[in-house]
Amino acid sequence: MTVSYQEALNVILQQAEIQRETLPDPSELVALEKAVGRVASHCYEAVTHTPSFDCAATNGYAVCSALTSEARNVAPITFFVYGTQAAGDNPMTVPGVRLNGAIPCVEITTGARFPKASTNMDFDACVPFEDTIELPGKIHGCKQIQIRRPVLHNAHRRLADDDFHLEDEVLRSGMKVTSQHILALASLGVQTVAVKKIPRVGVWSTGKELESRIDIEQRRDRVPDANGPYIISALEELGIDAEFLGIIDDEEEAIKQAVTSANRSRFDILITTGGTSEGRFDNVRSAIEACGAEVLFSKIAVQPGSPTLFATIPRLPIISSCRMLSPQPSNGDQFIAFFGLPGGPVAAAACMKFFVAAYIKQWRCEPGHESLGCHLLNISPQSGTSAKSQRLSTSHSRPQESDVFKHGTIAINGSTAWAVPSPEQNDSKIKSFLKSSCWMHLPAGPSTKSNGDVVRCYSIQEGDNIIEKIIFGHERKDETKSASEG
Ligand SMILES: Nc1nc2c(c(=O)[nH]1)N[C@H]1C(S)=C(S)[C@@H](COP(=O)(O)OP(=O)(O)OC[C@H]3O[C@@H](n4cnc5c(N)ncnc54)[C@H](O)[C@@H]3O)O[C@H]1N2
Ligand code: MOO
Repeated sequence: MTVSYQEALNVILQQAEIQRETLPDPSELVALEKAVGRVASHCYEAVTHTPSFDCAATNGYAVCSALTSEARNVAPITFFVYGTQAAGDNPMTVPGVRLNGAIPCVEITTGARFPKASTNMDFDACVPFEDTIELPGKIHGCKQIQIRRPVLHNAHRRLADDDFHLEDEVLRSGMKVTSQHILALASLGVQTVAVKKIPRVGVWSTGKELESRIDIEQRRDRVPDANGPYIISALEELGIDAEFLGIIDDEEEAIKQAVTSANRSRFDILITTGGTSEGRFDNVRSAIEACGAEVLFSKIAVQPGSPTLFATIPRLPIISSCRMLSPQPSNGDQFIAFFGLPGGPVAAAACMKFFVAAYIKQWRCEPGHESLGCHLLNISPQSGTSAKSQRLSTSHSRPQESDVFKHGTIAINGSTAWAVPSPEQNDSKIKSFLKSSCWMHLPAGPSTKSNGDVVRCYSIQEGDNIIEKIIFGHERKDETKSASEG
């Protein structure tokens, strides 16, 4: 049975929630540096004050400020440099004795702890090198400096406990972890962060005509696998480190074995491209049904991508001589989400965007795809228009009962954004797709969207600044190119 785009999307979004809710452990601990871009699963607050000790804020000399109150240009105060206190050193103890009337000070580096004095002198301030004058000659082998202005108490001193305080919020549950959070957490000594689990995704390309990394000139009878690398990289843009599980023949048994093995390896989402339509070797559906899959739909009223299949496959227990005990009992029947995308590369790309990426975003509790409403620039056949533009117009018409995804670009004219479909909308025409920066969604309805109708446009690439990417993505690249060439 054919489902509508909206029905298919509803099923997918609902299953994403069910799958997320039935995970045995929805969060995982990752190394601090790996947490960037992930969603925090817990709140983090400071349990200590920082910094934990006073230290110098500049490179200079640690002095006792009280002894500089009389310093003037005409009456400088002379210090001898007792030693050097570097960042990371334990605080040295300085005898409070004067030498030839000169007062002890300590050379100190930025971030170093202040030295201690054995008498009632207090090294409470730092004078930057620039504010001192080095005198020729040494006293008992020690360098001498002069200070000509009083130094304030705590001058150029970073005080302990002056940054984070107890219970300060550092990261809230549900927030996307940024490099700023990493800086703050690292400054508090945090080494791992609890983040929401991201699905583990496995991808195959199917078809015995396919080969990875072939020399196309040598093997013109083979088809280079374009979908595998595309799906993996599109998932990468979504922040998912997916695994390419290889090319499988169209044989039912081969597909069944691959899916069973991935099931035992704890994947959450499995994706195939190819083998989903009506051909003799389109065996994806029968193979996954042989694995116990429940097919929720296998045909959608969309173009391209109508033979898209979505199923849930019950998880198999892991076979091993050692059993891993789950920390929490699972709260429901666990399943793997299975997407069988069509083989035509542009159809697979559309389905990756509108179905797989939508599933993953829902799984991660993220809002749906960002979009921009643009006026469709549909070239309608008018008397006197060229045969070429009439062909263009025909290629933009679509069956009423299907939602249509077209790729194209956005042109800005004054304050109006126009969605311009690329000329060749064919699931195997990759050159035309290469020049596009967005997908446009034309909902099912009256036969052709008219010139000027508003359609939603979605960046082909995932990531931040989507609207900017839609509008400027390709133009920017071209500008860079011509600038570097010229
Ligand atoms: N009798 C029918 N035939 C077809 C129908 C239909 O409803 N009835 N639907 C058509 C539509 S629409 C589509 S879309 C395609 C999708 O077919 P499959 O998912 O079975 O895909 P394949 O036949 O395996 O491949 C289609 C095409 O794409 C090439 N391909 C496949 N995988 C890759 C890859 N990884 N990299 C590069 N190219 C790939 C493959 O060689 C074929 O040329 O079915 C129509 N037929
Ligand atoms: O639905 Mo097929 O994806 O048009 O080519």
